[in-house]
Amino acid sequence: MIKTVGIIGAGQMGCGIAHVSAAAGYKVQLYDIAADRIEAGLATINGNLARQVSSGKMSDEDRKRALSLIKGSGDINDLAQADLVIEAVTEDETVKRKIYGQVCPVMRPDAILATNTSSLSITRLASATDRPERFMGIHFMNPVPVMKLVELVRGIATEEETFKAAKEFVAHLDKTVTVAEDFPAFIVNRILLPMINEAIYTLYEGVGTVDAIDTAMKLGANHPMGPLQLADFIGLDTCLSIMQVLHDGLADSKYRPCPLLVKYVEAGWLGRKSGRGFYDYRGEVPVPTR
Ligand SMILES: CC(=O)CC(=O)SCCNC(=O)CCNC(=O)[C@H](O)C(C)(C)COP(=O)(O)OP(=O)(O)OC[C@H]1O[C@@H](n2cnc3c(N)ncnc32)[C@H](O)[C@@H]1OP(=O)(O)O
Ligand SMILES: NC(=O)C1=CN([C@@H]2O[C@H](COP(=O)(O)OP(=O)(O)OC[C@H]3O[C@@H](n4cnc5c(N)ncnc54)[C@H](OP(=O)(O)O)[C@@H]3O)[C@@H](O)[C@H]2O)C=CC1
Repeated sequence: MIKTVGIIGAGQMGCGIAHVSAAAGYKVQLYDIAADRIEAGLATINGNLARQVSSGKMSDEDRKRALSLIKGSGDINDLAQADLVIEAVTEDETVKRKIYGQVCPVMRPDAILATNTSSLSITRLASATDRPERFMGIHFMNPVPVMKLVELVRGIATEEETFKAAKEFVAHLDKTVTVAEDFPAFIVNRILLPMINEAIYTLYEGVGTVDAIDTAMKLGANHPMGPLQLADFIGLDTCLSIMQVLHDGLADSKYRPCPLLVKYVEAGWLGRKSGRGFYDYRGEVPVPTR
């Protein structure tokens, strides 16, 4: 039975997962290598919980209780108590494999290790752990407190008991599960990211400006965010990594990452999280960069 959830990576997804887990009553141990990340993450979680209080979705008492259940830590040994550890670090296989090498010796042998990866092979990531039977993908959507879906992905060795425990955990968070097979980028990103990449090609080829493309998809297809706004929201580094995984994994030129996306990432323009992407967020309102 899962009581304590360990989370690795206090970025946008790690904090979102910490938020919903604590709100559902789980004890949460939030680990990141950077102490300032943890501090900033806890402040973000508090802000998002407060939003839920002001919109009447949560009482202030529940906000305080949820916050008190989250402990931030820069010491990986603090994950020893966790029944389930969810890794939500950068979408980079080398970084994730390194983390598994560090966390597995710390974790209880019976504990489950899950990854929030957007695209990487669960089977291949499992091979970098000491517990492929108790390893799987639990893929949350951004922003975690709002999005109802969680994709569950088994690796070749994932045991049924692991899958069941993950399914129960997600149900307890009041989210809906879809099951995806272990193919590059699973279901949501297999469909969503080529659309975003195509929007970037549309910009690259001069078919429309950032504003024209986003307005077209918001008003013409009823998307809540335009594709370029969404790319900035996800993070352009993450978008590029997903396209590379699709391109390498499916060996089809239709998944070729747009050179403009590559250029933005090379410039360190990663979207909202770095202050600039297809929009510049450093002023009062976002301004298109093209
Ligand atoms: C890359 C991957 O691996 C997979 C992915 O996640 S792909 C990305 C999937 N996500 C999407 O496609 C998101 C698309 N965008 C949307 O659905 C909407 O724009 C949105 C829900 C983010 C915001 O909706 P909106 O109507 O424009 O804004 P707003 O009215 O301010 O917010 C709606 C609610 O979301 C909350 N919210 C908005 N942004 C938030 C954030 N970043 N974190 C937490 N909560 C947030 C607001 O507090 C509000 O909650 P209440 O109803 O409790 O007040
Ligand atoms: N963004 C999205 O919309 C979604 C992303 N995901 C997936 O979730 C994961 C995280 O993405 P996201 O939260 O957006 O990324 P962020 O860049 O916001 O956060 C990643 C976090 O991981 C930290 N980190 C990096 N290396 C280590 C390490 N060795 N040990 C501990 N922490 C580390 C980073 O710290 P630092 O910045 O200091 O390097 C950062 O705090 C990725 O796998 C991504 O594909 C899944 C669904 C949606």
